[in-house]
Amino acid sequence: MGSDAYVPLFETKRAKERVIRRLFAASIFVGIGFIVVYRLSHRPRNGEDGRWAWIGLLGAELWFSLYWVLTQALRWNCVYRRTFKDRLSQRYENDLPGVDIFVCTADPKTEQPIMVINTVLSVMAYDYPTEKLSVYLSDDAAHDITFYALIEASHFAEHWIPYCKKFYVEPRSPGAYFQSISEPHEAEEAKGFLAIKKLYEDMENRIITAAKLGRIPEEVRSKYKGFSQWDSFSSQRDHDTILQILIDGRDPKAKDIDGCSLPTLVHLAREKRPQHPHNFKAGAMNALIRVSQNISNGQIILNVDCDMYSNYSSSVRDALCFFLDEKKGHEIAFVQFPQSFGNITKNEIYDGSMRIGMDVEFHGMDGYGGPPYVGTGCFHRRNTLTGKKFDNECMEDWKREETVDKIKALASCTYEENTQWGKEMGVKYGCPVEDVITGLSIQTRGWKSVYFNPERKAFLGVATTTLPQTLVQHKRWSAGDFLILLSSYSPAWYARGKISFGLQLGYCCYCLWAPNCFATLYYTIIPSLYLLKGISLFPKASSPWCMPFAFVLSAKNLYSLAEFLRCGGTILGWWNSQRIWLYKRTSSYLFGFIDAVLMSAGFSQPAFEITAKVADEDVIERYEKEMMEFGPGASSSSPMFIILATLALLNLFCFVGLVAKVATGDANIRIDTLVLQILLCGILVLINWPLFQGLLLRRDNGKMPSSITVKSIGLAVFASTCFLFLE
Ligand SMILES: O=c1ccn([C@@H]2O[C@H](COP(=O)(O)OP(=O)(O)O[C@H]3O[C@H](CO)[C@@H](O)[C@H](O)[C@H]3O)[C@@H](O)[C@H]2O)c(=O)[nH]1
Ligand SMILES: [Mn+2]
Repeated sequence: MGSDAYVPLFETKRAKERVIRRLFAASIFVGIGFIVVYRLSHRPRNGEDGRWAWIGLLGAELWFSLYWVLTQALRWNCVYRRTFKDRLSQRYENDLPGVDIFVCTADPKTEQPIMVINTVLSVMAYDYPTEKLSVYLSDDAAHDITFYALIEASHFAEHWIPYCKKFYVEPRSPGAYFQSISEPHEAEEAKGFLAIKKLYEDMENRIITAAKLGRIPEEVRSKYKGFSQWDSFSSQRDHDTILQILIDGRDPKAKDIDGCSLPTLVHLAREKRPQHPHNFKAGAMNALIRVSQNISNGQIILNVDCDMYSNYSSSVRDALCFFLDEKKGHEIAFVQFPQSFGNITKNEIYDGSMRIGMDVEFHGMDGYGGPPYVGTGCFHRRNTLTGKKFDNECMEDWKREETVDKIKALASCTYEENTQWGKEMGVKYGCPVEDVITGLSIQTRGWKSVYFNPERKAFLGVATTTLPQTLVQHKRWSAGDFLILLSSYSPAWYARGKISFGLQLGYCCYCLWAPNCFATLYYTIIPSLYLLKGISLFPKASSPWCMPFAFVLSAKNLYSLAEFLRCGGTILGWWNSQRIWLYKRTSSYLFGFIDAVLMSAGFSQPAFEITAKVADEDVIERYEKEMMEFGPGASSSSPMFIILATLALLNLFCFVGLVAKVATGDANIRIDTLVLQILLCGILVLINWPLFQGLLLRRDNGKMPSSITVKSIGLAVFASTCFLFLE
């Protein structure tokens, strides 16, 4: 170095095909304009058939157009990032900042301890100076089985970390590593491999056995005094703070088998009492922020869900390239990596990879000031997360005067009373997507964020493997995002002038997921019902007004298909994603909308239904065969199923009814006026094929529960006959 020429630690590139994309968008925009003109100018007159249906369609189309404009903001200005880790090492290897890693878990039944410690081990083994690395596991279930698993992990780490460093292991989650690799050929390496694999499998057996039996081996219990913290434990919702430093990185005795120091490892279960709201993951994060501040006080905080292991050992260094860049680093508050998943099948029937969001839309937001914070795979500056202003913050030294007992008080349920925690400090409370609202509020304070989406996935999580799980997860997300729009942090109002206009639009796109349900429901019900009556709501095939409809429909879908393929998807995967898109909009978003309205009016409290990460063997088998799983889910998913099934059947009845009428030569039916409506109804029937299978044809455990089949058939028959005979 020495010269004052600035050599950046990262580089930002704009998307190449921006011009084509924008021209194309402009052409769709014109098409949409024609559709609206048609709707306005061809309105049925008072008293004519279908007048109200027509006006409703105009409303739905205006909504879709508005929403489409918002989605353009997510594509208008995509940027891509690249880091230079070698420069980072050259300049900063000796003064790299401390990094604290938070792993959250909340229920050993849905989040198995063996999965949790695999995540923990993967981040303990980062290629980073161990004395600067600290890993914290927060257990909101306060279950001793998770504590036990972590003890096991702390011993296994003594072998695992040196092994990883010696053989440049990737990924460093032992479970994923052993699954991905067969025995090495070279003799010495093979010996090491077999030995470490045996160690892992023995540990895995002990943990799984203990979890099955529901108790910890007595000799372990007596060996570790940490278990005595459970003496006063009465339930998951009623217990003292449990805090244990399992590995103290500064302890000269804490060494791995090669004599190198180990990263600090801490177990925390914050205090919980029935009369105190615990604020779910946000509450856990805030307790972790305070506790870690008094133990390791890393300047950088990485937070991962317990199912999201590190898939690349140099990600910390990637993230630091952004924070430590001499010119632009000081304005960056957090670096978000994509949420990627290890269990995606080829044609992803639940759109589990969220491809378009991760490979397109977040790049679009990055171009306007940065992606949202999505709760996992995100590196934060500690001081922005705690709400302090960057300028007047002076980092305290790593002092550890506090005793463990004093630190425990920081995780008590009364600590936050009359403080700004959950409001202006830390992760925000009262929103089911605590992450998004927290990230947004950081951005409104003038900070930027960065989206880094490298070729090799930095983190791999577990995607949902059943339809009910998927729908419930999207209900939480859509409710949370809509709640943000209604909240005092609304990207539409509050954020004006504080973040860029493009970013405002981008956030609105997600915040309006929930209200999207109405236009979609309308479009999937009304035209089909009118089809049954032979009343046309679209231009007839020979009319020039048919053109804009045909153009917008085909151009938009072809574009989305091309986008999907470009992001690595398959054609069938795209088709599946369209189905999930429809299902989310007609069920999750509707209930999400209701939830959000109730929450914002104060009638209900935000909740966090944890997504299951384990499934029965037969469920997994069907998942791998890409058969849709309707099977018994959470009770909250059954009203959603009724809606989906009723809608599908309704469309089927309308389609069949029309065919019957045409076959019997009904004079009221004029096919040429109904072409677009038939097409719409036909596509709805086609896309629902897996649902019909689940309702009527399948016999396995994953089929639609019969009670739902009966109810939805009843409802669909009722709705279509009422419509036919009442009006
Ligand atoms: O009371 C709770 C509830 C959940 N969690 C943890 O939060 C994480 C995410 O929960 P999960 O059930 O997997 O929800 P997802 O829908 O998969 O989570 C996504 O959406 C959440 C916001 O809705 C974000 O917090 C997550 O980071 C993001 O991955 C998991 O590690 C849980 O252990 C807690 O620590 N305490
Ligand atoms: Mn999850």
